[in-house]
Amino acid sequence: MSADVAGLGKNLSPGQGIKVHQVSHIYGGGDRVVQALREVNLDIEVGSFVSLVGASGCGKTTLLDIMCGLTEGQQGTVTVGGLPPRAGRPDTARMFARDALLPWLTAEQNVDYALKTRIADAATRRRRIAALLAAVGLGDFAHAYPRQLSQGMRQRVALVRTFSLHSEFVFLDEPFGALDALTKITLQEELIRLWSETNSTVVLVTHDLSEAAALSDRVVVMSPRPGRIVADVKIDIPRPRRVKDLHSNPEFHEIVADLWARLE
Ligand SMILES: Nc1ncnc2c1ncn2[C@@H]1O[C@H](COP(=O)(O)OP(=O)(O)OP(=O)(O)O)[C@@H](O)[C@H]1O
Repeated sequence: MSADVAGLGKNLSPGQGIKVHQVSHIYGGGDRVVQALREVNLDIEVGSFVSLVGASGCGKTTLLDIMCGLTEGQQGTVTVGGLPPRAGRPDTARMFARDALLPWLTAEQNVDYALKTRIADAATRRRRIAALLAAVGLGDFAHAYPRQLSQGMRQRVALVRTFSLHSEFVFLDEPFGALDALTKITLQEELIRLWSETNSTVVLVTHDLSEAAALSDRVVVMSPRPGRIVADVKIDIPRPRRVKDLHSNPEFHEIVADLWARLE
């Protein structure tokens, strides 16, 4: 781990993470009003990994977008690292459901495209990108274009792009939705490793309760729209966790069953 990553988040106290207070959000106007969120309160500690789960359309993405400044909540207050959210803040990074790689750039160039907004020195960027691509098994594919990569490989590049920024706060929206089960588990393990090596605070939106339980310190369960928080479940499985092993762990299955029951 490089020295700049080791220091990440160290200037923030645990309580200076993400604070969401009484946030409500309505889309549209007139007779086409959709209340997406109602009086949501959430407190996320620095360095923790928290997942948001809930039925389709319950407002997970809306809440994530409000936390990272892409959508402005209409009521309530949000602070991230003690400051109001703003899109493009250098201490936050957002990864979307689809990998959204630029097809005319190679894997390395796709990562660099984001990283050069934060680091001017090309040699430093090249070193960081090469190390991260190698760490996720893409060392030989740095010069490949997205069309030459599988879906799982493209998602890996997108993960590298997100974590290469060394942002203190990382927001992930269904990053592994479209992957087969085995690739998904491999990428989940890579995500845990990137998170633990960067000391970042991660908020993950997912439909997959097993994924939420395997990766998170806490799983926040939302009600159907208008989204409210109906449960906040601490996942006490010790770390380091191996996602593959968890699938044969009865305690893990109990946690997932409990999450299902809360969702219903
Ligand atoms: N830009 C928008 N304009 C109008 N309505 C919207 C907009 N974005 C989201 N909505 C509505 O707000 C509600 C919450 O949407 P959101 O995408 O936050 O839910 P979600 O839980 O992330 O859904 P999914 O799990 O299906 O991705 C939905 O009913 C959706 O139709």
